[in-house]
Amino acid sequence: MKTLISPSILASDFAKLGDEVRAIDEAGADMVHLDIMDGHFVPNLTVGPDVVKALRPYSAKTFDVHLMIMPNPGIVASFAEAGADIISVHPEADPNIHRSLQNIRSLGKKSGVAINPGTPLEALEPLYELADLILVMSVNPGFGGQKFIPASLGRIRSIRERIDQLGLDTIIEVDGGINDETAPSVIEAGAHALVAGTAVFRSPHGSYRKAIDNLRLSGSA
Ligand SMILES: O=C(CO)[C@H](O)[C@H](O)COP(=O)(O)O
Repeated sequence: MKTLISPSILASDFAKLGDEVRAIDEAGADMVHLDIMDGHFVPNLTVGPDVVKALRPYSAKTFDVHLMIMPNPGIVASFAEAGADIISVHPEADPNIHRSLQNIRSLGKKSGVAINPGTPLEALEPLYELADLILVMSVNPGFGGQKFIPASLGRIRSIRERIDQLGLDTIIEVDGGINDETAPSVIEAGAHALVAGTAVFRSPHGSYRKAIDNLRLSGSA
């Protein structure tokens, strides 16, 4: 299976978000990654469902929405209505995550569980059957441009083994510090999808297409 690339618009030019979403779509991105922060669960603020809705016409690709908020049912429904295709929630932020994942699926969307670098993998055990995607944070969430945490590789490997053992086809997506240097080992460890902000929008390769192609192919070298 080809590695899916989900550029995070957190690193894009916020003054022209629509154009940026269209540009990564035309450059071959598989998904558009939207980081939703409310200044509580993580120490940063970004955008809400109205902005997701406003961006929806700029790409027909999968809108991969990462909620770094406490996800009450109303707000999850707002993101679903706004055009999210995948909605990922954090067990660390949600005492009712089991219900939230069921809720996301009942809205006809793909459900994701996002886990922070310090969260024991046991937190995933009751959730595997309810998750279409597991988003492994390889930095502490809140900001782009951070350094990849090497211990993430062992975590990705363990999650991949567990998914294979359970016979599931859950997508493993990895987010944080992904670039040409880190992508190969992340893919080798078992990731199916890579989120990349800085490595796409501030790429040294000079074009979004080259940046995306490089990340995608880096695991097959
Ligand atoms: O979720 C995030 C931060 O919370 C971002 O998606 C992530 O950090 C991507 O940024 P970069 O590729 O620059 O590391």
